[in-house]
Amino acid sequence: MELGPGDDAAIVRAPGGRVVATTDLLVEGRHFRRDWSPPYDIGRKAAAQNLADVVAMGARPTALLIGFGAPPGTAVDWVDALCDGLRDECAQVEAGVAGGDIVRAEAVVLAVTALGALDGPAITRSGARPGDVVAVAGRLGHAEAGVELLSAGLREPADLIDAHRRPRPPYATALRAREFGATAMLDVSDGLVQDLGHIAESAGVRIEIDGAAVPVPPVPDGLRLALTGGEDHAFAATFPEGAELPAEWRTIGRVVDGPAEVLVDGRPYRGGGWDHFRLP
Ligand SMILES: Nc1ncnc2c1ncn2[C@@H]1O[C@H](COP(=O)(O)OP(=O)(O)O)[C@@H](O)[C@H]1O
Ligand SMILES: Cc1ncc(C[n+]2csc(CCOP(=O)(O)OP(=O)(O)O)c2C)c(N)n1
Ligand SMILES: [Mg+2]
Ligand SMILES: [Mg+2]
Ligand SMILES: [Mg+2]
Repeated sequence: MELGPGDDAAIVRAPGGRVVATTDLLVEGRHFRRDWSPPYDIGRKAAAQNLADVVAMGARPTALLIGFGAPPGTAVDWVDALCDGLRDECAQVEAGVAGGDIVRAEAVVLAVTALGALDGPAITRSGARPGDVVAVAGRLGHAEAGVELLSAGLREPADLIDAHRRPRPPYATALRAREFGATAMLDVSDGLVQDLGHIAESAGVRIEIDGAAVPVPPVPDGLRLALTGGEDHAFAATFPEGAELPAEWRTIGRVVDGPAEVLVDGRPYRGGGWDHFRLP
């Protein structure tokens, strides 16, 4: 960062003159609950959700800008812990909080903008080609399992509850994807099948997933959660056939010619995935 918080705007260095920019909004009751998550974890999650989108472009995150709204009476300690979480998540990728804005609001809201630097071609959703393999790095379905447990009034198993509270996107290995020839990449926020659908649509390809190859959370309904659960911010990418994959990646399927759709074990997978405007 050339100039951090304190002036009218931050100045972010950009090799090659390109800055990657993305924004994701988090709303209390929708993305987190203050009785489910401590403020530190809400900060970690708000940063992670946005940093993952930068990394999924093949870019190195540099800075976050935070629009913050909170009800009157919100404790200063609560906000301090949230800021600690934002800062610590940024530290995972050597990024920093460059500035923000704070207003009174009916509920806690965090409008986060993440910036990143590209030192080569971006890895977009449209690059997948027939013959590529589909691979994932990171957890799938864990955060959703955590939400289901919390919704049922449970607080265990702790690792699943924590997965909802604090996603752990595998930034480092995703940042190596381009080196290994990745043709497309995204972070899984809304569910694996739904998000791979964005690659299928954007590249005009069909994606075939082998259900048995998909890593699942340790719950009875693991495959459903892995296919439809969002918010672990795993990375899904396509790589040329036969390419060696970076550490932690595993192959779960392939890209073929055909209509833009995602098949699981040979059948279109219907339903599931997060939709903000689905009626109850
Ligand atoms: N309200 C909006 N206005 C303009 N573009 C949007 C809006 N919402 C989403 N997009 C764009 O659509 C794409 C997908 O966004 P989104 O569904 O939030 O997925 P993700 O955060 O997982 O990448 C992004 O390129 C985003 O910039
Ligand atoms: C209280 C609560 N209920 C439900 C969820 C589950 N949930 C909320 S938003 C979401 C999808 C991801 O959020 P979104 O804003 O769509 O992120 P984006 O796809 O833009 O990265 C999920 C799975 C949650 N995190 N918290
Ligand atoms: Mg988004
Ligand atoms: Mg996102
Ligand atoms: Mg979404």
